Amino acid sequence: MTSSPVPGLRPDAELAQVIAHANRSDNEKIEYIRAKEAFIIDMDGVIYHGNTLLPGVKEFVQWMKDTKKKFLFLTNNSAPTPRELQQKLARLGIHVDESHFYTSAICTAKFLSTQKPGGSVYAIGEPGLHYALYSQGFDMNEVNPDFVVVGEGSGLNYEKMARAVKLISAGAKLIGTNPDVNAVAEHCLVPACGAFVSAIELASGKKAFFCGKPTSLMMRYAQRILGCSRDAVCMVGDRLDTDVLGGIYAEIDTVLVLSGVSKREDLANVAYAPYVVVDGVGSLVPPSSSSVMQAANES
Ligand SMILES: O=C(O)[C@H](O)[C@H](O)COP(=O)(O)O
Ligand SMILES: [Mg+2]
Repeated sequence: MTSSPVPGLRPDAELAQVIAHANRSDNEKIEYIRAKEAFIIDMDGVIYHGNTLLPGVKEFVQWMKDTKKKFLFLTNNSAPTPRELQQKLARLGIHVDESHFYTSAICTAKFLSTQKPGGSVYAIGEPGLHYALYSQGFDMNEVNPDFVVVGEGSGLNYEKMARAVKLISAGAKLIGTNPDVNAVAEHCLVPACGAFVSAIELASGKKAFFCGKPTSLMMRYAQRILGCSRDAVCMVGDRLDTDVLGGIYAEIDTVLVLSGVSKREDLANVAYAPYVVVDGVGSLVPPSSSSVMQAANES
């Protein structure tokens, strides 16, 4: 076996494989991704925009089912429960089991249960966040909680923010479910969790800990659910700063789809790159697959 003289660096044989992996053509890279055993798939901007299903999604999900891929929809949106996401997809014509959904709220609740099992929280967010926290054994507490947890939603107001700052000054830890500062809704940007947390950080003088993508925490939880090695998994997402970065931190191959937030020109503004860039998830379905043939016949 060839070995590197420097501990921790790749031996020559492995380095050669890495170079070959990086130097494939785009078509070869897509083929390589198609052969993965499991897919972690972001939702907003990949599967839908608001209540509109994106092109190619039906075929992609059908192909994953037909080829027995493992898959997990992974969203930084902490507002819905897995069941609500399952019902939303069903209304859009995609039928998958509730166990295929994972949110930043669940990731946050799981992380907090490792920090302070049975603790209490002051939570600012939507039902999906409260549901996840209750499910992990946390109580709601507006007086002396262990954590102030901020998630997605339109409920943040001056009163809640002032309470959060007061509780943090008294010792509660500030937790954000996800760092996205904005999201696309109805064709324009709207503020999201990262922006709300920023305001509380400024007012309290304390830095938050974020749980959702791009943390390797969320990627590792997802990988564990899928039960695959990192080489067998890929991350498909529409944001460089959460989905692609999350995959890179977790050493998982990434696919950037251009159907959401990040655009091809944004690639020039970051010091990392996805493994491959495609227009949408439909590009990951082999043209000869039966789901594509069926869609063509139906149109
Ligand atoms: O609204 C937000 O917080 C997020 O930007 C959005 O919901 C993220 O969703 P994802 O793309 O992770 O499904
Ligand atoms: Mg997205």
